[in-house]
Amino acid sequence: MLIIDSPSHDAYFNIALEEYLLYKYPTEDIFLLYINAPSIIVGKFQNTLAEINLDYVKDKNIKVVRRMSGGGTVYHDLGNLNFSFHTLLGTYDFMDFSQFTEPVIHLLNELNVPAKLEGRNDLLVDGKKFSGNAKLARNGKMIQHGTILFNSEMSVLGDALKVNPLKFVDKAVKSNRARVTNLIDFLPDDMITDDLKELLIEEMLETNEGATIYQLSDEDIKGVNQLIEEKYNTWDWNFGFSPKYNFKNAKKVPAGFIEVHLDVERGGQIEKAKIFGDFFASKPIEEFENLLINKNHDINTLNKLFESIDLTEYFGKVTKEEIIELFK
Ligand SMILES: Nc1ncnc2c1ncn2[C@@H]1O[C@H](COP(=O)(O)OC(=O)CCCC[C@@H]2CCSS2)[C@@H](O)[C@H]1O
Repeated sequence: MLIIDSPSHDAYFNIALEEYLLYKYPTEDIFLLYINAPSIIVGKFQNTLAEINLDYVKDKNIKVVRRMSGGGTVYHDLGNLNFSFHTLLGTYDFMDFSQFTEPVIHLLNELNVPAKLEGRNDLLVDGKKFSGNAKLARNGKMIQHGTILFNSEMSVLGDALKVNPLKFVDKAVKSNRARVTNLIDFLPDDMITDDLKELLIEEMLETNEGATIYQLSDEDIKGVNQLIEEKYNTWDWNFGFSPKYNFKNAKKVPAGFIEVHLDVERGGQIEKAKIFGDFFASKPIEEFENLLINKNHDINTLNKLFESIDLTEYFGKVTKEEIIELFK
């Protein structure tokens, strides 16, 4: 078993690293640990826009990254430790999570934290969740990975994941909102996230014969960076990959009332747009609706489009800012 302590706090890097390792080391068992700077990690089959508070996330520079495993959306920051087991597919039961949550539970129990696995894939203490876990199978391997909320900013976690469910209609996987807690509330005050990481590494070295620490090589880092460029730092993967959805938003503005309906295809392109309202303008709104077709449902893309046309012809006194808000 190779034990890898990621040298990076970049969520793009660490999520890409998981995929990179699958192909680079197809026959090795790996135990990977990483801590990400503020980021939101979305499940593979989710609608990113429906899961996040876009304005808040942009404002706080929180990275949004889609991962390869299924399940819901979680928040990471420097107070959250992630652990990831990579094994050969078929060695363990894919539906059973306990095998790979056991080392974490064991360690915490030793530290007098009454942590346990509840339901299928959550770790709880005192009835509150501190760890979410997910799996994936690919290239003959299986990954099971999980979070550990050690000392995260709970208010940011709450605000970043806040969404308006009325805006989106889709068949995407929904997150299971849970009551969450930090482990630090159950551990000595002077402990830090890195201490927990070191303890886990020690435990893995002790319980897995032949386990060795592996430092990523320059070649590994180059490979991961390439994957970031091709996939993990792209709008197409992090947002566009979402299943198709219908989007609806309405707003009262000083110049009237406006309602926007969009049909968005898998891939993120607007397939159909309908705008209703009681605002006054000189050009037919259908012309504006047509301009939206095949554009990405992405605020940057739409901003550029709106800057390139005379919006007053379609919307009279409604401002560009008010219109942009309708598409969020
Ligand atoms: N960091 C973290 N840890 C535990 N629980 C969290 C966290 N962030 C948010 N949540 C809570 O879990 C639900 C979502 O639960 P849900 O069950 O829908 O999703 C998950 O748990 C997915 C876990 C993915 C783990 C991967 C491991 C490495 S990269 S990400 C969310 O609405 C919050 O209430």
